[in-house]
Amino acid sequence: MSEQHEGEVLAVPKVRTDPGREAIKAILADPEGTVIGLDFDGTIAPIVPDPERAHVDPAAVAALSRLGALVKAVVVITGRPVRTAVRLGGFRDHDGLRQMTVLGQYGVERWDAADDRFSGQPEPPEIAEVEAALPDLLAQLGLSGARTEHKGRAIGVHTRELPDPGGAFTELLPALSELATAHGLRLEPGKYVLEIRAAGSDKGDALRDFASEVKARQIIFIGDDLGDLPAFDAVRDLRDQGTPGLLICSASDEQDALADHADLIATGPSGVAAWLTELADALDQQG
Ligand SMILES: O=P(O)(O)OC[C@H]1O[C@H](O[C@H]2O[C@H](CO)[C@@H](O)[C@H](O)[C@H]2O)[C@H](O)[C@@H](O)[C@@H]1O
Repeated sequence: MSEQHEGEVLAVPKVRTDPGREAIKAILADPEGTVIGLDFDGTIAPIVPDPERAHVDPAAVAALSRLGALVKAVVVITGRPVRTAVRLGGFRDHDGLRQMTVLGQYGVERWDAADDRFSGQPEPPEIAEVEAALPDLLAQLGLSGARTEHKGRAIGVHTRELPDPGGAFTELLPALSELATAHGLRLEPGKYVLEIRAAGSDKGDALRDFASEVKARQIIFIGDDLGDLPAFDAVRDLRDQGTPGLLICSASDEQDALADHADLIATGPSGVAAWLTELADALDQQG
């Protein structure tokens, strides 16, 4: 971790790379050109056993509500169905989020707060075939207790609530991979979840398209899990093309794949909320 540089405003936690420090300078100089992209679960919403009980850290909502008025755009990019993320996030309830966008199911679904409109794509028939095959497959493996989550274009199989979440995950991985392939679908692994989903978009595609649409001059992306790696790649590509970008990892004991690629490490959703608050404070202070 490098030392603090003179004049560095956002110190907690510290930016540890030169591209990250360049991005911070550009963001502070031109907040109106900055897009803040965020993952949902594990980044602004603490991980909980029941996916339906996830909620956004109130400090993150408060910070994003302030930042919404200061930056070009705030966009949440999630593997969740867009309607679920908007509902669990309570994003309709905050005046400061009136310009927010949520991109669901890795970018194929969209909600814009400005007009409160949802758009998406139909569920492919292969998802129903997988859903029908799952009970027998889980029973054969002695894992009938695994929670399944039907998301429209995807079905998630969760192992977090099983007696041995890691062992169950490892056992399910090849079986679900085979099932996905047999139905022309893809397997998306996450934190104690294996998701069989339709191909079509990843978070990198979603972030690239959104950044281009709103003509972002700087980008921040904050994520915690494997599904966020394509968005990290997108920010690095944009950086190579001259758009400053800041990559933040919401760190946890469960997943460290993003940490090596991040300019800054935050300690889970509470650390992310603290950093967003610090960014809002810094932008407010400079008027
Ligand atoms: O792209 P994300 O917003 O990070 O969504 C990824 C998956 O998040 C959810 O699962 C994760 O969070 C749950 C609630 O905290 C937790 O119980 C589970 O173990 C985690 O994997 C969600 O349920 C999935 O559909 C998302 O794909």
